[in-house]
Order: sequence, then C-alpha cells, then structure tokens
Amino acid sequence: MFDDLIREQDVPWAASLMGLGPNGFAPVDGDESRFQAMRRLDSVDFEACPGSGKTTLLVAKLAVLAVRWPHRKQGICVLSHTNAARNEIGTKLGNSAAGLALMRYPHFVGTIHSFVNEYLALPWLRSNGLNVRCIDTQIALAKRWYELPYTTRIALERSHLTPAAMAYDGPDYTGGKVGKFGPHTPTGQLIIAARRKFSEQGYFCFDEMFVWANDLLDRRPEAAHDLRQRFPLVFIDEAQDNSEEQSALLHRIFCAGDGPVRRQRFGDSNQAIYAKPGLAGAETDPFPGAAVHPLPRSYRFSQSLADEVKGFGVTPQALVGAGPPPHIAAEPKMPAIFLFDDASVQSVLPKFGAHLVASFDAAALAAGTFTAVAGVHELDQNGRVPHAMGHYVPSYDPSCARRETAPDRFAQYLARARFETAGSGNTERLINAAAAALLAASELAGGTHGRIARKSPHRRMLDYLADSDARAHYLAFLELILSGRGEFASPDWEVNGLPLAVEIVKVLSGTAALGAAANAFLAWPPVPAQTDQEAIFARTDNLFAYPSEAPEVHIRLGSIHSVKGETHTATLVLDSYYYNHHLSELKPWLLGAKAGGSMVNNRGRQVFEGSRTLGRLKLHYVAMTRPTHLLCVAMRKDVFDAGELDILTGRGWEVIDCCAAAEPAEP
Ligand SMILES: Nc1ncnc2c1ncn2[C@@H]1O[C@H](COP(=O)(O)OP(=O)(O)OP(=O)(O)O)[C@@H](O)[C@H]1O
Repeated sequence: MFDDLIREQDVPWAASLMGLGPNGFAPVDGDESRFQAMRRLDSVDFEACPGSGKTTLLVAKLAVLAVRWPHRKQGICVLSHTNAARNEIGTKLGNSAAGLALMRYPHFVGTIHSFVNEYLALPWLRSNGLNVRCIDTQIALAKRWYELPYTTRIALERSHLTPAAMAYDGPDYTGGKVGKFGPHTPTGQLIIAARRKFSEQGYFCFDEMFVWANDLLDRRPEAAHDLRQRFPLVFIDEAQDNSEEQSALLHRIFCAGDGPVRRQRFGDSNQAIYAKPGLAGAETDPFPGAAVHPLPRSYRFSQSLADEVKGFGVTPQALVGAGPPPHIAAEPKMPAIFLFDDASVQSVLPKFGAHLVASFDAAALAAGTFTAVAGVHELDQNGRVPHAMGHYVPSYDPSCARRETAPDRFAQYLARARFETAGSGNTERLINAAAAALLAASELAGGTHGRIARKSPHRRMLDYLADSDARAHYLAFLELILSGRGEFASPDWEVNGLPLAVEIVKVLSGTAALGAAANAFLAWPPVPAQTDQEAIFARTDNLFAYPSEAPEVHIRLGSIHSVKGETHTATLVLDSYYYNHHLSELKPWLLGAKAGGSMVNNRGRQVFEGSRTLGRLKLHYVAMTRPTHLLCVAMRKDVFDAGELDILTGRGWEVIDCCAAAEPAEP
C-alpha cells in the first residue's frame, strides 16, 4: 500500500517547498542519507544530531504524502510530544495546499496526549456515561482536594502531601502518591471518594487520560486493531522524549502482536530530557530501536560550533557542521563565556545584550531570535547563586514559560499571553487569556459549564453572560486589561480588577462566595522587593529588552525545556543549580578534558558517568545546540583558575568578565 508513494522526482519538489532549494535533499559529498531518508516508508528510526533537519525531513515527507495519499478513510497519524512541535509542523505544512489536506480527516496531526484523548480516552469515558467537562490537572486536583474535610487536608499536609495526591493511576481511582494513606485507610477512602466524585462530574487530570485509554485497551482489545486500520502509517516526532507511559501505550496501540503499522520515529537520544526531574525514559520499545537511519550533517551551525558542543553528547555523534542557514546575513561568531560573582550576577543579561549589539548589525538584530536559558528556572531565593533564572532576572516568571501546563493563577494567564504576543499588539490573545482565566476561576468556584468546547473562551463568556449584568462587568474588565496591556500593579488589581473579576466569577459559577481555591487563583502574586538596579528587569513577560530605553534587541528568557527543537541566532546558556551548579560540573567538557557520557577503563570496559551527570549533559547539549551564529555561556568566575581560562581562550572562546565591570549595567 505504500509502494512508490514518495517518488524520486518528488524529492526536489519537497526540498523547494521547505525553502531549501531543489537540491536540499540531494547527496552531498557522496552522502545520500537525506535523499534516502526522504524516500523510505518502512519502519525505521531517524536518530540524528541537533539541526540535522529531522523535523524538516518529516514535514517534507508529509507534504509529498499529502499529495499522493490515495485512501479516503485511512489516514496518516503524526504524533509529537509537545504542542510547540505540533504547531511547527502545522505552520510549515500550512504553506502548501496539500499540507492543509493533512490537517483534516482522515489524517491526524497532534500531540500524543491529544491523540490519546480523541481516539481512546474520551470516547471510552463517554461510552461509560461520563460527561467530560474539563481536562485540567490544576482544576481537577483543587476540586478533589477541597472536597476533603479540613482536618484530613491538614493531616495530609503534615505528611508532606499536596493536592497532587488527588491524582490516580488506576481506573478504580486508586494509586497515586498518597504515602501511608493507602486504600485500606479511612483517609485513603476519603481520597478515593473525592477522586471518584469529581471524575464522575467530568473533571480529569491530563495524565489520567492514559489511565482510561489503557482501560479501554484492556476491556476492548479490538480498539487497537481498529486504530491500525484507520492509521496504517504513523510518524512520531521528538521520539527521544517519550516517557515509558507514552511509549508503552503507543506500542500497545500500533505495534504489539500481529499486524503492526508502518512507523517512523524521529529524534536524538542525546537530547532526551523530560518534563520532571527523575522521570525515566522508555523501556518498552525504547528509542532508537534496532533499525536506525543516520543523518550526520547539522544545517543549524558551523563546524567550529559543532566541535565545541559535540563532546556534550552522551553518545558522541558524527557532527558535521553545514550551517548556519543563510537567512541571517552574518558570519558565525566565536563563542563567549560571561563570568560573574554574587555581586554581578544581574549584570550578565545587560552584558549579553551589549555583546549582541556589538556583534550583529541592525538587520540581524531585528530578524534574529535571541534567547537566554537556564536548566533550572524555579528560583529558590536562598539557593546558592546562581540557583535559577530568577537570580539573573529577578522578575522572571517561571510559569509564563511553561507552555505545556495550564497556568495556576489568573496573573499567569495574562503573563503568558503577553509573552506569546510580545510586541505584536495582538489583543485577541490577551482577551482570550482573560476569558479562559475567568472560566478557570469559575470552575474552581464550583461552576460546571465545562471547558471542552469549540468556541473561543471570549465567545463562550459572551454566551454565558448574555442576559446578566455581569456582561457589562466583563466588558469593563476587558477594557481594564487592554488599557494596561495585561499588566497590573498589585494594588491596582486589588482596587479595580479583582472586584470586577469576583462579580463575574460569582455569576458564572452561580455561587455567592467563591471559596478558597478560586480566591487563591485570583490573588495577584507577590512581587519580590526590587532595588533600583533591578527595576530595569521589572517586566513580567520574560522578555529582556536592551538597552531598556530604546531597545535594539529583545532577548527571550526561558527554561532549556521550553526551547527544545528551536533554532536561535544566539543562545546564552546560564548556569543554574540542581544538587550542584550544572555548568560548573560540566567544566571538564567545556575545557575539552572530557567528551561523551562514558569512557573506557583500563580493563577495556565502558564506564558511564553517574545518572545526574548524564542528565546534565543532555540538558545542556540541547541548550548549546540551539544557536546558528553565537553560543554564549554564563558561569561563576570562581569556578575557573587562570590556566583554565587560558585553555578556553585557546579553544576559541571570548571571555567577558562581568565582575570587573562595576560600571552601570546600561550605557
Ligand atoms: N537539507 C537541508 N538543507 C539546508 N538546511 C536545512 C536542511 N534541513 C534542515 N535545514 C535547516 O536546519 C535548521 C534545523 O532544522 P530542524 O529544526 O529540522 O532540525 P532538527 O534535526 O529537527 O533539530 P533538533 O534536533 O535540534 O530538534 C533549520 O533552520 C532548517 O531550515
């Protein structure tokens, strides 16, 4: 059924469509790997280095398949790990008419989570008579938690348990992280009853969709067979990030037993980083499997950058630097290291801004993507400097960058909307964020209007409030939000914003008093006290503009996790702390004294670094392989002795000392 679906003459067409010119996938120096990769439609894993064009290749294949796909009731299933990756595929495909066809029936392009919801969990729950209102971990947990008697909550908190204990992993509502309060205890029974009650009312955590999908496959094994018929060709992007839970479920659906589908996975095991520390990778059906198709060239960066970063790969890969791509008219720059101490940690970002302005012309500064990332972005104020992004930029809001989870405060909805629309003047995003946040508050207050809907949050608000006075309150509230572009000083929120929000949420939820969960959600988060110098960082949308008065460059701040798969013009990787300072621990790799995640001992055995070091390597390999033109890192000065700095300089690094610079942060 797949013979000749991607023909030789399709390859130059697809390469041109991707903006690479007709020879984009042509053999280079006898290396035919990309051309062959385009044509293959057997089950195989494309395991390849950062910037090797895995996502580009996947999209190019899909573009051809969209044209040639002959089946009307069977489709291609394209699964990604994150919404960001799904959107990237969607945007690239959306450029072609054929690509648009792929976004419709009979095909599926989306995250693993949305696939599991749409094809397994939701139909199964509905067929069991459950009306699914809202899949939102924070709301489901809060509802279940506040269902428990006050004394029970106190007892749980004394045992270091949080609302997270209200999530289950069995279809009988058992399991989860409940410590000593197992199902045989009275407290355990209360927990199970609260989980059951709100699940039956239609409130679920994201991860519980996997529980129900597996329950369907346990009880109706024919569901897997039906899905294989429906989707005979499956592509999985970012396959290295699949957790055991996801891999096992996908394997069960598409591969286990007789009649597996054709499946191609794309990824890089050196970049396997997970959303939560300690989460293990897949054991069932790990990536890569036995059949691997290598792609050795990186089109992102030059050979000199490839040489700097390849040692950070746990399993060193052939890394041929064939970049940078030509869309930014600038030569690759020498890498730079910013050195700081406790007193100068907040001058790192301004110094980086100044370095960018000195390194790139105005056109490149306007067209490029400039970022600063840290491995840890939740700040422990008392942690050792630098603990997280917040030590460099005190106003950094970690929740704003966490794209995959729902915000857990009203203010975060607005902050995220500001971050996503930075500078574009797009008011629609802000309005819908405010509406979505009001709906979330209403759910927490006991509202039961549900969140699974096709209309935008704003349209739904207008519908819900159609006949009430609260509609005028809502419109006044939006005026307030728009006039401040979504920003509030805390007193302003309390005096003007909050009273309106409370009135609206009361009407929406049909309650006279909002209750603890909704009030906590609506409260404005405390702002850390600022010194004068910190005032330059006083934006909460995680964009750092330099110079602040008349910005020439905008630097996007985020976690390393949030920039997976991205391509930047310049990336600054900031040291951060998890059991120790990440980059300080990786100093031997930076100096070239070590490479890879293992070494061969004198008995000829391969010995791996400890798991924490392997995690650090993968995380920072992801970060350091984002830029096309300029890689920078920032570390404490006292980590290095003079000889080591000489080694770095000898390896082509520019050393920028922020400590010596006691002068003001900006010109
Ligand atoms: N065949 C090619 N010729 C020239 N440039 C290419 C080619 N394939 C990809 N690129 C460019 O290389 C950059 C990286 O591509 P892409 O994001 O697809 O790589 P990736 O392998 O998915 O990266 P990562 O592993 O970091 O997620 C992009 O700017 C893309 O346009």
